[in-house]
Amino acid sequence: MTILYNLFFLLFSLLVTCILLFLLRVVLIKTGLIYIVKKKWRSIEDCFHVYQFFKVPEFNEGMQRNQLYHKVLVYLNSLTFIEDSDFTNLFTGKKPNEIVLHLDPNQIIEDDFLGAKISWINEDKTLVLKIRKADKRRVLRPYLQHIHSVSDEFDDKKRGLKLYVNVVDHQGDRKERWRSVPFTHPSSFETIAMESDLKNKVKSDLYSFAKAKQYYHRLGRVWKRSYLLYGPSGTGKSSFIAAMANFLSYDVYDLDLSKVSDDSDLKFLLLQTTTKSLVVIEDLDRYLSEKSTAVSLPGILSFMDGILSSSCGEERIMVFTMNRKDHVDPAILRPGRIDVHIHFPLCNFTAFKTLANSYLGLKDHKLFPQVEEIFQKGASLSPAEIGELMIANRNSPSRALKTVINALQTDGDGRGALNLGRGSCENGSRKPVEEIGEPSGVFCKEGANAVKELKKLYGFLRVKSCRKSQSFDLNSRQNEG
Ligand SMILES: Nc1ncnc2c1ncn2[C@@H]1O[C@H](COP(=O)(O)OP(=O)(O)OP(=O)(O)O)[C@@H](O)[C@H]1O
Ligand SMILES: [Mg+2]
Repeated sequence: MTILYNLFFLLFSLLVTCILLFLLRVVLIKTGLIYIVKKKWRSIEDCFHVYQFFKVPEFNEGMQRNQLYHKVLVYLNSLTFIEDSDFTNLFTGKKPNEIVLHLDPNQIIEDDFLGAKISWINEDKTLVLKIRKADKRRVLRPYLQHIHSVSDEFDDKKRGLKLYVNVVDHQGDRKERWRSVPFTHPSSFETIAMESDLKNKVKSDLYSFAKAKQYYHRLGRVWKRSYLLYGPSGTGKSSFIAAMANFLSYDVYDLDLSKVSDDSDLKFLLLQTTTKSLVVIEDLDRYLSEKSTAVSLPGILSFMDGILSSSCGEERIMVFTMNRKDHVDPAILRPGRIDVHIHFPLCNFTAFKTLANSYLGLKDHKLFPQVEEIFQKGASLSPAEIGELMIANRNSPSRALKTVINALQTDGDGRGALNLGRGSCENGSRKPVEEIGEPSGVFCKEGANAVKELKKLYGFLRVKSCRKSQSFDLNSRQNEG
């Protein structure tokens, strides 16, 4: 009997203890006393550990600014732990609704890295790193590397992206061949009408490239990746490049081959590009089709290989655009020179609905079935053309749709069948040619005279190419065909 009684008493006291502990935890969390307890616990723990201190002064002996101090400060201010310190200063950032937290003097920030508890004390113009001696050998160097990469990433985002364009080398001294302006193109993957699975594949391809430094070095390959965006004019290639740059927070080097004097000049231009950048050559097919060019094909091939040295090919994405790739030397298109081919087709009904939603705010409309039927019959226009019509009639969505329908019926007749890459190919077979990672073997050939004379529509359907800053006649495309 007594055993039962003792057992019962033991269970009861266990239950009461659990309830008391639970209540104590609730009170500590609700009142914030938990932080004081944790602090006290840490100070008791500290008594059982030997610590090492590393000072990061703001200025060195020569009173020059210590870059590491700035990086550590950027890193600490990016930590969520900063909100846990007793005193933190709040400032408005560059953007109106941005609030930036700055550490108060003599405040301590706790951090942990690779399981080690690390703290920083913000003394007057010096940041003091406090780390357990037992953790130092394992943690210190990777921790400082981590601070470097986080603060560099933070600085890049803050500095804003740059667009570099190459200028003609008048003096022949090869100095300063790139001029830069802030890159503010608003395009994002969300604003591009493209099949979402293709868009997601590209985004994950870009994301995994940006994190793949060790992988490329293990393979002994230059850490670069190249994309070919090809398709008719006005299908979003340049906008997509802007979306890639914004997605990766990479600068853009827009390389105009017509301003390059020769092969070595081209190499020199590549040498002057920086890491984390997109090096873009638009309308490469057009340049290659010219009879005499200042840059030779081997010059372009070695540029594409980025083999000059890993220092100038590293962490760069090369993007080439073409309207057509069937006339281009296959050596240009082989994997390693062009790793990913992305086809930009003329509009189909899905892309049309995306544009109708973006430009007119229409998710559905009674005229949609008529539009879908016209697309199914093979008519099509480029997203630029449809976008222009929608913008011009954005105050009346119905009028905009009627204008698009009229344009599809008069201009788009049959062009959908010419939809390069995705549609009928030479042998007429409908072979989807969407590649990402694998260059396509089959290419569609534009049918002769399949596009009606568009003179009567010329004044109506002008498509401005953002690169050539001039509108170009849709007719000219037929001659190219
Ligand atoms: N797929 C698309 N989704 C959204 N907008 C598009 C798309 N394609 C084109 N546009 C719009 O059409 C205009 C021209 O697009 P862009 O300059 O990207 O075409 P492009 O393919 O580069 O043309 P080109 O081959 O003549 O240089 C841009 O304002 C862009 O917003
Ligand atoms: Mg373009």
